[in-house]
Amino acid sequence: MGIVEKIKEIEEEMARTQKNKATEYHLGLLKAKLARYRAQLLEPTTKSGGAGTGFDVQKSGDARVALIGFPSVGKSTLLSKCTHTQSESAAYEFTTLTAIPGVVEHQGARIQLLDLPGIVEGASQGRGRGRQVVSTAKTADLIVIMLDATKSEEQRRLLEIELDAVGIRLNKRKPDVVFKRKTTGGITINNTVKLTKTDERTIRTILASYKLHNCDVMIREDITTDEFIDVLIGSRKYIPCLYVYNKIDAISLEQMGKLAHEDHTVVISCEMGLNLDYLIERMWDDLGLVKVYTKKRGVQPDLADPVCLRKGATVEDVCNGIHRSLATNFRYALVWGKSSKFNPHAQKVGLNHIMQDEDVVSIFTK
Ligand SMILES: Nc1nc2c(ncn2[C@@H]2O[C@H](COP(=O)(O)OP(=O)(O)OP(=O)(O)O)[C@@H](O)[C@H]2O)c(=O)[nH]1
Ligand SMILES: [K+]
Ligand SMILES: [Mg+2]
Repeated sequence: MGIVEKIKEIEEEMARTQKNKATEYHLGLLKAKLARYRAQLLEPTTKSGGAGTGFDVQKSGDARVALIGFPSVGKSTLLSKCTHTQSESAAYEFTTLTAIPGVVEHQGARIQLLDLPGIVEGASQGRGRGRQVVSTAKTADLIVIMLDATKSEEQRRLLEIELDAVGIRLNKRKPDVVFKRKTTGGITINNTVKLTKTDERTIRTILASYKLHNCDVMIREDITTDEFIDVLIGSRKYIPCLYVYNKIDAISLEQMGKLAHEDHTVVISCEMGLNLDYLIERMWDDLGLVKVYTKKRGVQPDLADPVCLRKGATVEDVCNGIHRSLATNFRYALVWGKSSKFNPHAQKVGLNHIMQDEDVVSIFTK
């Protein structure tokens, strides 16, 4: 039996098994098994070349956004509208056959927008180009799941399943669990909060099924069994996601209002150019980008040319964003703005100081 069949068999057994306290443990075992097979499926194998490698497109700019969706939802139309790149769009499915990068310029940031071929159900299991598409999604800083507003709600869940199957976790934080392998000493499990969605017995069984007999586990939030498996597997990608419903020109106002109120959701019409600026704002927000203005002594800050950084970036990142030698010759920096406690006066800071959006910074070197 091949891995795909084995996976199917387990999935069927899980679907047959009622979810309750008595079956929780058995379901946990099945989940662990399932996760292992899925991981195997995605491992590179020299024989079949079935590795989950994405399209070979160079990353560029400050961040990458990947467009994921069923065929003909309007991915290419969006790329052509928001960037200077033209990607062919047409009324037939699978118009786009490869990854096409474009650049969205916003608030001094250059965001790479990646148009991708449409995917179908089963993409993660290696059907068609789908596997390559979902693997490329893993390289993104933000995933846009593009949906056709005129089609059924089902499409959204189907796409989530495909991304989940390759280890992508959408709009989730990494579970707060510290896992340490040891060579001796057995298993210690500690939790700082009460566990209501899994239990120690399930966790021990899962550890055993992964042949982990010596390790420390510190659980600091009320995790599920799946989340624990994610921690063990370790290669999960936690990526923010925006759900974008296109073609709102073809639905009623009432339907549109309903969609627009969902979490992490933006409604647009590429064809009519509706809400596209707002979509770009939202991408910027979800990417967690920060722009910082640099200022030379005695002159006003350069507001036209901000340095674009990731949330959590430090003065050192600012230095590296300007010139390689700056951090080595660094003496101190002056910061005005949100991250400076002594606003409006400048605060003198070191390389480790964390920058906030719209800070102004002057760097002084030796
Ligand atoms: N009504 C309406 N049609 C749209 C809109 N945006 C795109 N379309 C149409 O939808 C069809 C598919 O558009 P594409 O941009 O090729 O879609 P795609 O998602 O790139 O498709 P594939 O590359 O085949 O996966 C085209 O006929 C577009 O004209 C929109 O906002 N409203
Ligand atoms: K199309
Ligand atoms: Mg296309």
